[in-house]
Amino acid sequence: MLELKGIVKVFNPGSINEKVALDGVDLFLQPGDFVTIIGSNGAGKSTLLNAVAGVFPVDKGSIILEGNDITRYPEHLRAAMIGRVFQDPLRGTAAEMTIEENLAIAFKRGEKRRLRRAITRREREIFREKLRALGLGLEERLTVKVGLLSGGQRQALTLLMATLKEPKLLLLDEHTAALDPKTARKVLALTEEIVEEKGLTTLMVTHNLDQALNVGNRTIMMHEGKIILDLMGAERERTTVSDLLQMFEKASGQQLHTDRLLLA
Ligand SMILES: Nc1ncnc2c1ncn2[C@@H]1O[C@H](COP(=O)(O)OP(=O)(O)OP(=O)(O)O)[C@@H](O)[C@H]1O
Repeated sequence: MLELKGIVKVFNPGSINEKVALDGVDLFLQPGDFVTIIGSNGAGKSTLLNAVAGVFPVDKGSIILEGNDITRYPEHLRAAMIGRVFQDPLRGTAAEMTIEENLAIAFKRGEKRRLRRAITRREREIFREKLRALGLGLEERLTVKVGLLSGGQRQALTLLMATLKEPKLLLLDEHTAALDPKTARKVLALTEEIVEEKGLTTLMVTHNLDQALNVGNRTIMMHEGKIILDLMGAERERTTVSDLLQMFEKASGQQLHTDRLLLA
């Protein structure tokens, strides 16, 4: 489904700031895999998602999505296939536009650019139905500017926009980390529902170790640009948070250290 082969990304090569952010990453995802990614600060987690999304070209290796080699595809072409939600709720939506205008943009993702046309009644019905499923009452507020929504509402909307056109792959970069705990739980539950309903193949970066083990079906751990652990199946099921910390220490020779590590 997604195959990463020998991915290398070096920032500022040849300078004193040279940083090998991805150091030969191999990863093979089955269709419908929901993989959580954990690791220390600077391990390369966001860089991995950026490399897949095409934010920058990689220095070595290849990225294959559903049999297509997308290694050299520019970001906008990959955006037609890949949905993404960032940590910052302000990033995925346009504040000055209304809820329905934002959804209309997501709805046309991947289509050839054409003049902006009015939203049809049928589209409005679809938007209402999708918003209703979020359970936040947004279906009654289609013409409200997104800038007026709370962070959680905005993040739920971003999630909906990222999955509206059923992407081949969904990338979640700590997308609940900036929300209060209750809202974060709600957005995570929505994520699990949407991913399950559409059977989306998903990569989710988290600093919450409990989430890392209990959300999705597979956990990978990164350290210094490499994948150092890959847990799934029965082995993952019997792994506890404290086992995970020990596994990290054993595989990396260091303690797991992040500025926002959450054990539960
Ligand atoms: N655009 C960039 N230019 C230069 N260096 C970068 C760039 N992006 C990331 N890096 C560096 O690459 C390394 C990996 O960064 P990355 O953001 O992928 O880590 P991370 O695992 O997501 O960390 P965190 O948990 O702190 O968010 C870090 O040392 C970072 O400073």
